[in-house]
Amino acid sequence: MSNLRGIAASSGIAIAKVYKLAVPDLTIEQKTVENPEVEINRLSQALEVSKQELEIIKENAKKSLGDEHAEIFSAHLLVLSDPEMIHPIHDKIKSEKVNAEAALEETANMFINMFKAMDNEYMRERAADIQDVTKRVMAHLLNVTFPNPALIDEEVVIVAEDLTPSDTAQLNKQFVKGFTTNIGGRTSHSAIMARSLEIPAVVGTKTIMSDAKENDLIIVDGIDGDVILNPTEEQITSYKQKHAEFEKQKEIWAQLKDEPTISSDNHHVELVANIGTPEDVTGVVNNGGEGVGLYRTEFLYMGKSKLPTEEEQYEAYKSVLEQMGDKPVVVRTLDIGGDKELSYLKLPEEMNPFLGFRAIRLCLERDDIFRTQLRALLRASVYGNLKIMFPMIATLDEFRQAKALLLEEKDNLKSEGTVVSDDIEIGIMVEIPSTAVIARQFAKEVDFFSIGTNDLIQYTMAADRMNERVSYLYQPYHPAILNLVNNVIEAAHAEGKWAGMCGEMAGDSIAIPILLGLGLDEFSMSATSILPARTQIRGLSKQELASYKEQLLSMSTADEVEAFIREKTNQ
Ligand SMILES: C=C(OP(=O)(O)O)C(=O)O
Ligand SMILES: [Mg+2]
Repeated sequence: MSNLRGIAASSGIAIAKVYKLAVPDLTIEQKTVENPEVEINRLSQALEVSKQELEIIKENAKKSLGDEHAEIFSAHLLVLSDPEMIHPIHDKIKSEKVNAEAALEETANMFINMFKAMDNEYMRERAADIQDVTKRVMAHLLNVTFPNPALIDEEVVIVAEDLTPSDTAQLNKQFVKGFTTNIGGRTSHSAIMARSLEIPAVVGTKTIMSDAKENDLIIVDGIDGDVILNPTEEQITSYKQKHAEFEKQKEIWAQLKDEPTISSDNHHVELVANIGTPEDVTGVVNNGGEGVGLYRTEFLYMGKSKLPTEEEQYEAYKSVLEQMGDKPVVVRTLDIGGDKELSYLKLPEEMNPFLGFRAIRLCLERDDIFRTQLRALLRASVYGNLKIMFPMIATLDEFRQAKALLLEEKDNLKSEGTVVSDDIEIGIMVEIPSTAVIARQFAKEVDFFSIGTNDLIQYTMAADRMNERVSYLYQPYHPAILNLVNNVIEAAHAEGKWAGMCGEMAGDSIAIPILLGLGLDEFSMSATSILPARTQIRGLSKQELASYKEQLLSMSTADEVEAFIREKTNQ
């Protein structure tokens, strides 16, 4: 038995076998062979097994994630059957008398480099497909296990160094009971996805990958951030009990599902949800969300082999808007970069991806990609209560440019005879300190603000949100953060606009009383946090909390703020 502590990233308790998600060592050795036919046979077998795996993965992905996400596997299957790829490998084995591994590696690299160098995006995407598929075939040639999260068909807890958002998107909730990783923080995107899938998760354990062995029994306590390997009988019993209590607590929270979110002194705030896919809307409705405060559209672009078309995007946005009826839906335009990569959009490597070419910066330069998204959004706008929000705005000029493109596309659509709503609010994420500081100037031009504290904290404290070694600096209650947040709320209200928050801080039980007192209008969080938050807010007095405002803003440390709130709210 051993215990590890990490960061509680998604609540709930999972008890199951370990499934390690590690890419094996695929280093090869070139060998001269006597009989090329043997190598050709080995290659054919490796190709065949890979095809069978991919067929199953594709079918599973179709069922759990929809046709769109399964498309990448069709592209991979095509590579495996492509004679233009297979024949040169055979030729190499025969003419150079090398082993199948060496012939595969050389041929694949030749194609990858050739496609990468092409001045055509579609062709560049093929390089990524070949790269992915070659790894699978190589693993079979080398007889090493290649992890297939989409093939899991028994109850497991995934253990990994880290999970990319596209790994997370492949997880089947029916079998994947929880996950735990070495790295990551509460606001890393794998943690955010875990919350929308409602899978218990603990991240940032530092050593779970080396501590856990395949098939070990493991407990993941996503409520308190504990991970127990090979637990004792007593521990299993006590965690089963904790699981049952958590389920009971959820039933109590559920009683407030259709109730409004009002404080004890009758102040109404909006409790809305963060989503990543149209499928997440079910969770929003089941958890009593009053709308969607952040639709992270980048997940539409991930786990695929090419950019989503205008039509695909239109269908996704329309589906979310229709499902939410007249409730507000804030859609954020593409925020790619940082820890969210697109394999098919080859961008140069950067020293500091979180400070680099991402989100609105990329969209303003690649306005072809941006305009496609804007058109899809505008066309979908007639199906509900759409609000559009731009991410990572650092200057007013960026906002003006983005808005101008939106209005231009609106005019284009109208002149083509397409009906577009005239009531779309246009707002921005406030996640860069420069914008929070001059929120007053922004408030004159935007319709609303949504404070993205996940990034705002990392940029204000200069502490990478993904790096557990500096996670002690990730301090939502730091007075510097509270002053910035207050500045944004006051600026919005001075111009008669509304201010929301869609960073994880909005669902935090210490932050909620502070934000209520500062006058935040809208709180957007993981769907599973909505009912606990509503329960909490109904027991708080807005007026009382507002009276602490000056005192809180002039405190010196996050600890001081936390202790004060704990005392005032009995936490
Ligand atoms: C909500 C935010 O955006 P993301 O987590 O997607 O960067 C944020 O930065 O707070
Ligand atoms: Mg952000």
